[in-house]
Amino acid sequence: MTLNNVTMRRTHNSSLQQQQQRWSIPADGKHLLVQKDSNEYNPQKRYTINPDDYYRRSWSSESSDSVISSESGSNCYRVVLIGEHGVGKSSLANIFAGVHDSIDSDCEVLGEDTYERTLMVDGESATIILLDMWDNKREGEWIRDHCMQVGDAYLIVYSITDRASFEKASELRIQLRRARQKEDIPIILVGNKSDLVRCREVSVAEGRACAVVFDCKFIETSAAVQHNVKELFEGIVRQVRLRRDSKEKNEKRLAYQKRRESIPKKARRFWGKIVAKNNKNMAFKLKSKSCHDLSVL
Ligand SMILES: Nc1nc2c(ncn2[C@@H]2O[C@H](COP(=O)(O)OP(=O)(O)OP(=O)(O)O)[C@@H](O)[C@H]2O)c(=O)[nH]1
Repeated sequence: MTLNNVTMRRTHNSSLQQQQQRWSIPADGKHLLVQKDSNEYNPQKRYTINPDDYYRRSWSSESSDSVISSESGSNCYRVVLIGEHGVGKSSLANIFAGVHDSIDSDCEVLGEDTYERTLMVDGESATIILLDMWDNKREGEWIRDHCMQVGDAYLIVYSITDRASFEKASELRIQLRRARQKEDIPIILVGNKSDLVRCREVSVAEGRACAVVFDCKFIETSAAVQHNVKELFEGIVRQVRLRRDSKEKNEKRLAYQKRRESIPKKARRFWGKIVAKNNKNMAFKLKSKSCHDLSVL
């Protein structure tokens, strides 16, 4: 995989700043930047980060087709992180943004809410604007309403070590359905903290079943060991494309993915088809299987 320089920009909305002192997306789409140790915006400067420093562990697999690009593609998707307090939303956002403990750069990300990044998925660039501004506190109600309205796609995060957060995720799915009734919005249910095996309170099967019931996709991640985080963000791009773009375009992408698929993955896909053919009573199981596959609807 080739990595170019990543350009990370903070965006700012004056109304949000007034109320919450947090960073957000501007209504006019202009980007403002933050300089380390200054807390001052510098609208002229764009900070460039060497991705080798930040993506070593998670996004630099040789087998991956993801390329971090400094250019903004025309396909821009606003993705919103929602979920209970402490489930790891900001940790996932930080990985996406390339923030790392070993950070050694003149760029600093303040707050925890908006990141923009362009990545290559299935040979095409896509820009994700990631919003991590969900606020579970009572006074954050207006932010929650805002979040429910602005997303092109949603990542509903729970912690696999916290059943209450899993239940909250279901609630959020229902709220989202109410808020955006007529829209077919891509949603991925994300079971984070999968590294904490001994503290698990929610099984993979429960996560999948919930995704099937709520008609969304499902993935387990670990922000701590950076497992499946790249797959998550590539997956949400694919989910948006599957809904927005023509059938022909998506078929081409699927063919591209298949060409690049590893042999074990190809074998699993082939085996899945044989099992499905031989068992007609597997509708639920199959659906539950496909909710794991972020590259199909
Ligand atoms: N072991 C483990 N810890 C994690 C993981 N993700 C996040 N954490 C830890 O969980 C705690 C909460 O993480 P945050 O990213 O702040 O969670 P959040 O959902 O943004 O929380 P709020 O901002 O309060 O809504 C932190 O101590 C993280 O280090 C993970 O995948 N594994």
